[in-house]
Amino acid sequence: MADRVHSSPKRGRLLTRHGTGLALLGLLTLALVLLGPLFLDRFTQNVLTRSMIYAMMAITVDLLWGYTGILTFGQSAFFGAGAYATALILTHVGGGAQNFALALVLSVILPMALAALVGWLSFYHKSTPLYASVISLVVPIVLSQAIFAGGSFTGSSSGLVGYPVMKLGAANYFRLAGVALILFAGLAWIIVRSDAGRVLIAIRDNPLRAAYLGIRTQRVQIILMTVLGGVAGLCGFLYANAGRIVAPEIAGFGFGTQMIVWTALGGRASIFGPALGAIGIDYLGAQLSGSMPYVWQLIIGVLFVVMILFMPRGLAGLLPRRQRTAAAPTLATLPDRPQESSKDALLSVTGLRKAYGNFVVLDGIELEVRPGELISVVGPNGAGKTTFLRCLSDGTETIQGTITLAGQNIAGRPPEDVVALGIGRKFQVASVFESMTVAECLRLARATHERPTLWNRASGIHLPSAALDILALTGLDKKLAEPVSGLSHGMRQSLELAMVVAMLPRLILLDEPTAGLTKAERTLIGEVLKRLTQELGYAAILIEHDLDFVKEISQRIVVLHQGRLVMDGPVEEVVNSELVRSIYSGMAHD
Ligand SMILES: Nc1ncnc2c1ncn2[C@@H]1O[C@H](COP(=O)(O)OP(=O)(O)OP(=O)(O)O)[C@@H](O)[C@H]1O
Repeated sequence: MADRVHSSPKRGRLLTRHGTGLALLGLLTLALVLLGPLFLDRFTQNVLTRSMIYAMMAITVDLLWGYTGILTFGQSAFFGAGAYATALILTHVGGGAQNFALALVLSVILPMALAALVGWLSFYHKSTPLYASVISLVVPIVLSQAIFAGGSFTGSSSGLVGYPVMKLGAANYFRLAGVALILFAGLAWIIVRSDAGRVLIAIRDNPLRAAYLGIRTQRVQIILMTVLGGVAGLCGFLYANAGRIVAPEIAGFGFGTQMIVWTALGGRASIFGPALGAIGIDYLGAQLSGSMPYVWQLIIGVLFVVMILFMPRGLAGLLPRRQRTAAAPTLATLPDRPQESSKDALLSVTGLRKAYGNFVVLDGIELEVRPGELISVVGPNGAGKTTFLRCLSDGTETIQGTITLAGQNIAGRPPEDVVALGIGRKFQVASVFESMTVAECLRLARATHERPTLWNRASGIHLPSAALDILALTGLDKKLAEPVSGLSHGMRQSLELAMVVAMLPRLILLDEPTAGLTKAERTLIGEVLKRLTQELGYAAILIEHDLDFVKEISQRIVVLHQGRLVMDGPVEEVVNSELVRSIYSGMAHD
């Protein structure tokens, strides 16, 4: 059993020694930004003002692509929308405090509305990352074409120039852009290190697992895109004022692609890398593009290819990786789910039929599972076992028949909603978060119960006793601070099971949880499953080929054969039946 700490886990402070060092660096940069105009000429001030605005844009791309895995070429559209909203108001309505305020508000709201629409189109249920990237290409193309087609209203290919701007002067625009960049970079740095930041990384690493932990991945992606659309619009407002000119190119996909290049060269998922990448490339470009315009673009292109091939972590990869020195988080016990009456069926499946085109995979399936029951599903390869679990855990699968959990029909509910009803699914191949530690994976499994905050990282993890037992029995409780990528196959299987149990599901679906495990590991998982069901009253459906293992732990066995449920009965009766002998002859696993 795990050494359980019954005290409540405390929230960790994000300002560690490393954080304090960065805060000092931030103060130093702030001093440079405030004093810079005293020793920089006007041309350099103007170029660096633009570079710093671009650096903020690169950070938005890093949050989307580097941290959340959304490869987007469309940030330029939101930047362009903000810049054009500003320039159009100031050109056609005029200057003055009121109009600057109106331009400011519109430059944020319009891109946010556009980004919400793009996010909604990109992340509907079952959309693919490729689809989202294609939409992000289309939107800037459409927007820049609309600007071209706008005639004298938008200035067409010449853009808008000479409109009244806020009279701050080059030095103060430089300071304003610098302060905004420092604040935004600092905020982004805090957020990506918080528990909410881990949710973004979880979506990047394994969106399917995240959804099956109950995390509403689409909603998170849409909100992130909307907020960062607003930030891009604000950058556009600053750009239109500081530069006194807007042109259609700033809303086009060419500019969107440039941001990807800055981010990749600077180093994805590092916040400061993309910011420095943007400043370095834009500043050097301004110095060199006059004398060698095409060669400069060529150099950047070649650098990009070389970096992607040989330095995927970008310039940030040149810095030594920081060792994880954080103390192992404390574990605290949560009460297990209260036992439910075993009188009524928890899961009811009636007349389930599933077909892919003309190929019928499941037909006429009827099944009831009560709390505390462990039901094993056996059958030869291709019988439809995994498909059956998929239908039970994803209400958006096209099926005929009805599946209800505690009286609630799951039809039309995506996995995260089915999780909320009380189903937890463990996949055949351990599905965890590769770039995280064991503790981070476990904490994510509790994300729907304990809302992750944007500012903090919790230093402890609340887990039910059954999950703590899995950790203690497998030794994972000694590896909480270790990265998942270094775990053995058996440990990964156990970690995923602990994550599923940590969600406190009513029904656990397990797809061959012992595949590839040693005999000792299998026995251990068997013990855990027996305790979960017989002692703690969880219901479970287990897919398994190993009949000896199944016999040890199940109350009932159902046999699937060619998509039909051909037997459902007590263990001994099914195992000794002629039918099972004939199905299993020659394919029994040890
Ligand atoms: N997305 C899909 N499109 C078409 N056919 C599919 C799809 N998914 C599964 N199938 C087919 O459905 C049948 C049942 O597959 P399933 O994976 O459910 O079987 P299984 O009993 O879990 O097999 P195994 O024991 O090998 O995991 C197989 O013939 C498979 O090829």
